[in-house]
Amino acid sequence: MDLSVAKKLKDSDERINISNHFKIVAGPGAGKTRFLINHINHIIEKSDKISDIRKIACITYTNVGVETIISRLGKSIDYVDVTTIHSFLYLNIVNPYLWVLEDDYKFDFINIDGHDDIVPTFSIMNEWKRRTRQYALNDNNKLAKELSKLHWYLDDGELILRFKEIWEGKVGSYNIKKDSYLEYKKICWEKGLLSHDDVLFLSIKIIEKSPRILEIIRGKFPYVLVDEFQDTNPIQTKVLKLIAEKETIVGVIGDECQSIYKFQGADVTQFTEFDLPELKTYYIEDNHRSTQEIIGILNYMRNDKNFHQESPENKHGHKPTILIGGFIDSYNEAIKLCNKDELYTLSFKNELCNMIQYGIDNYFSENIFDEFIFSDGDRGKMIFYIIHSLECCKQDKFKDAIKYMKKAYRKIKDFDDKATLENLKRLYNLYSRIQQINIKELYNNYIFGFYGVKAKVTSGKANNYYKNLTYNKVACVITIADDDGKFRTIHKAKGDEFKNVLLLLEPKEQYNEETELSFLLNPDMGNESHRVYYVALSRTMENLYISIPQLSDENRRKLNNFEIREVRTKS
Ligand SMILES: Nc1ncnc2c1ncn2[C@@H]1O[C@H](COP(=O)(O)OP(=O)(O)OP(=O)(O)O)[C@@H](O)[C@H]1O
Repeated sequence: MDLSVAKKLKDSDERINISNHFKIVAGPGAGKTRFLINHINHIIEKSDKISDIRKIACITYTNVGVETIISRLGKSIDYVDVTTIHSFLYLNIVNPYLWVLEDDYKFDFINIDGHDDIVPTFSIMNEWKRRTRQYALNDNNKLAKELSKLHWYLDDGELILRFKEIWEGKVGSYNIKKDSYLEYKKICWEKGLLSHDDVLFLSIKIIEKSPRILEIIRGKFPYVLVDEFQDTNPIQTKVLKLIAEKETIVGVIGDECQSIYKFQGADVTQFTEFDLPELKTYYIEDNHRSTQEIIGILNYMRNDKNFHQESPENKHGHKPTILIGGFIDSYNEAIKLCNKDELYTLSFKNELCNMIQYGIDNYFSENIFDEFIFSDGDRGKMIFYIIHSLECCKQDKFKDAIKYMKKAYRKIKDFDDKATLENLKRLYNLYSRIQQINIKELYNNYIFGFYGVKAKVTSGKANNYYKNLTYNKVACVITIADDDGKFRTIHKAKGDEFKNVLLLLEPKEQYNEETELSFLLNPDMGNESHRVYYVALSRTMENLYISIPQLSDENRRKLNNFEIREVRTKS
């Protein structure tokens, strides 16, 4: 990004004028979140526009980010609404004003309750096939998989539906008529189901239909501040710019090299090119989080002569360490090296860090989610959601545990709130036993026969599949929303910081060292996966370990910024 017109801030504690739109550009650990908290306090102190009913909207990208900001705000929280962008739009536009679209679409107003991932049910698909006359698409499992990839996209100012694969350059496997996409959405809305990005679409539609709603939002929020803005998508920017047209002051904060949500439609140019009348751009250099040794790697990856971080406190520590060997051996070695201090294990994929957590050392690439959700009908979904519920319970995420238990039994008559809690308690009490058995035993012994659940697993494909699949293997592929544990995907570690970090590279059957290590051998910040690794490394305060399966002598010579240790006990 061209910073020639930007003003440099001494550090994250410097104050800026509260009456201009602004953009803050800074690298990892520079103090963007600290700046945000300071700026909020500064506004509360100085602005006469803030009161109990006129608050600062503070928007960030993830629920974990929301929690971090709330915990750092202290008493100031009384004057701030901290939300994700989807919650902000749902709470302030969709929930109160959806009726504005009553003449355009049908909604089940009574049953709409927030927004969620939607897996199309058979009844939705059958209705959709009937309405759009696409009876030839008779593989419901395949169709469900396809339809769940439909997303809203802003194309030349127009909101359109597209398949995510097409976005990413791939083509979907089913030939679904283009003019039938919207009908699928309409059926979901009639059943009270809104997806996350429906919230974006409906917000724009509501504002277009009734622009006065913008006045109400501006009245409620004289200031809107957005953290992690590099992960915003064009629809979100459009709403923000509409709000900023009058009265409300908008501030955005971000780092283009930490843009890692392209697969969800994020577009880094929304940040780099973001502009508003008289917007002032500032940048903060330096990195207060990491040691000089880690900052060295980050500077090398960024490879930008105009961007060079230092540790103002001149923090020093060990060289980052590359551990060569199996990832369980590497994990044990890393635990030893950081003297049993808390170690955070990060990986690209959920399964990988969970494998250590659940003690599974054989990498598997089966698509368990697809097998359950799309191949064993209602029974598969029930088992999968029950396991999801138990895993949420294990992480003290009770609200989600209840949500998934309800989802699991949604087709069972009279399975009410009391039954949900009772069943959760019953199964969770058996957790240590359940964890050691296969899915067939789990279903036949603890699910079948309770609350009128039928269809025992006895023969056929499901019998073989479930007999050979352990509970733990399924638990490995469960993605816990807002995971804040010690085994996380890199995406869920964003914005956070840890003293000790172990990064796991994905073990592949055909491991290609040049490709897998290219983020260290030939870093390129234009490449999304390199940016994801950049985010991972930059979470580290002191000790960084990277686990890789093997290393050639040639690459060993190239990685001279690292201490390299062999951890495999060779047989
Ligand atoms: N001016 C400062 N003086 C001392 N410590 C600071 C300063 N600014 C930030 N820090 C500390 O540095 C660490 C990183 O700050 P913060 O999380 O605000 O950075 P960030 O820019 O939001 O990082 P990232 O984008 O990598 O998530 C925190 O521990 C914070 O307390």
